[in-house]
Amino acid sequence: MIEMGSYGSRGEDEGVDSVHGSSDAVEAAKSLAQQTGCVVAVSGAIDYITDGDRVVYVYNGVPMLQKITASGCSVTALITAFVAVDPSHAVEATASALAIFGVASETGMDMARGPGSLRTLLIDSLYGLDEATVLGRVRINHL
Ligand SMILES: Nc1ncnc2c1ncn2[C@@H]1O[C@H](COP(=O)(O)OP(=O)(O)OP(=O)(O)O)[C@@H](O)[C@H]1O
Ligand SMILES: Cc1ncsc1CCO
Repeated sequence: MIEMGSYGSRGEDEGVDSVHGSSDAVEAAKSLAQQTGCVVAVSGAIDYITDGDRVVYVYNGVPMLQKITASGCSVTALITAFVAVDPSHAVEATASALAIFGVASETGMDMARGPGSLRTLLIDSLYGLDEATVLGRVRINHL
């Protein structure tokens, strides 16, 4: 989601998910959040959300999301909608949106045959998601 190409010693234009595990970006994300006053989210196998002080971890999602172009943009739109409901709880809203997008990908993956069908099933899962499924599947921790 955020580009960290100059953060390491390898190539100049590779994103965080191709060069580093997203855990390597936590300190950079905290620093960016402190400097900007923004909530910063780093997406990957584990998503990290920070306001520069607290760090929340979201474990939901499936690796095949990486094969769907614009999955990052899609979850960013969902984050925006969640934050708009209550901007004073932007960390919780961002983590919730990432978790729910991840849950939808997990239930979609149950029937997917590849990235093409997962893309469709992910949208269907988001549309049909119910409270019991969300509460049963959400995996969020915080420090
Ligand atoms: N290995 C993984 N396992 C589980 N979920 C993942 C994995 N990689 C990414 N995700 C999830 O996929 C979604 C998109 O994250 P990703 O890091 O792929 O974004 P992106 O690289 O900005 O995507 P794009 O450029 O295609 O828009 C997030 O919800 C993230 O949690
Ligand atoms: C690569 C790409 N294609 C459509 S939007 C976008 C950027 C992040 O999703």
